[in-house]
Amino acid sequence: MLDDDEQLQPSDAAIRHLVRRLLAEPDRWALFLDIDGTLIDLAVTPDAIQVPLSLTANLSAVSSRLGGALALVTGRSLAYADELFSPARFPIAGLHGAELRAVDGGTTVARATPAFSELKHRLVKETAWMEGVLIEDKGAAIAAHYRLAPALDTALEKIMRDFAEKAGPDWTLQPGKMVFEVRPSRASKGDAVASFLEQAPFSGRLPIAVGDDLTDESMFALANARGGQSIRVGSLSHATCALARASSPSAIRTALATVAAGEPAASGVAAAR
Ligand SMILES: O=P(O)(O)OC[C@H]1O[C@H](O[C@H]2O[C@H](CO)[C@@H](O)[C@H](O)[C@H]2O)[C@H](O)[C@@H](O)[C@@H]1O
Ligand SMILES: [Mg+2]
Repeated sequence: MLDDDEQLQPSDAAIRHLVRRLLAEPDRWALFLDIDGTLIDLAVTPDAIQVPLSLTANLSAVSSRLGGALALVTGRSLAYADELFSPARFPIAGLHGAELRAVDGGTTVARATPAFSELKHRLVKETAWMEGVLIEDKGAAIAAHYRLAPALDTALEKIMRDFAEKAGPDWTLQPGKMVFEVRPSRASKGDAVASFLEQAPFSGRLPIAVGDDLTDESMFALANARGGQSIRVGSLSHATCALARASSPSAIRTALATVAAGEPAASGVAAAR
């Protein structure tokens, strides 16, 4: 386990601005946070991530400050993500929006069909020769990671495109950071944010979506369309519709710690919408 001691970078002006707005008008905003690459630093394998000691407590404090209007929106399975922040339990969307637990505890689940399960078995066999490729079975979704085998990206993409095609219209290919996933097609992260915004305490608030990857673009677009804010974390590997940038997950954690403590962020802030 690690703890955070990094400060905001000069390029994190938008984050300082956001912290001020959250502190000044906590009833106005709803916060939608991606996990990997946003709250937590990326690691070489899915299970090698480390949740900083203070993160769960700070998320809980920020949630309280916002009247509970904080949700996690992740590509992880809902159960795995819940475990990361246990014993806290936040409103959460998993599998890129296909799984959802609302504030009232109502849960939308996503299940693998027998045909999808059979395809997953076949994928494991088909990729067995690909040294370094890691298959992450998430039930109704599956991820093929090539972070440890970057030279295999093209071959793996072809296999995963083929998988998605065979899985049919209920599933779709979701590229990400050193990963190709096949996930349920019926809901995106943007759909999950829209669904949260229909319920108290999210309804009537302006959404702030924070994420780092292609899958987060749908929630950035939704937040922008609703007059909120969207923040892309880390270096830019693709075009984004996010309105603002943050340097790193560490900057996001620092911002959350500041809001949790109720202290104003450092001065010298540039306007960010
Ligand atoms: O939507 P997120 O919460 O950001 O989840 C997206 C995917 O994150 C995980 O994979 C990514 O993070 C791994 C750990 O840092 C890294 O090794 C991998 O290269 C990244 O792609 C997770 O394993 C996936 O299931 C999530 O969909
Ligand atoms: Mg992410």
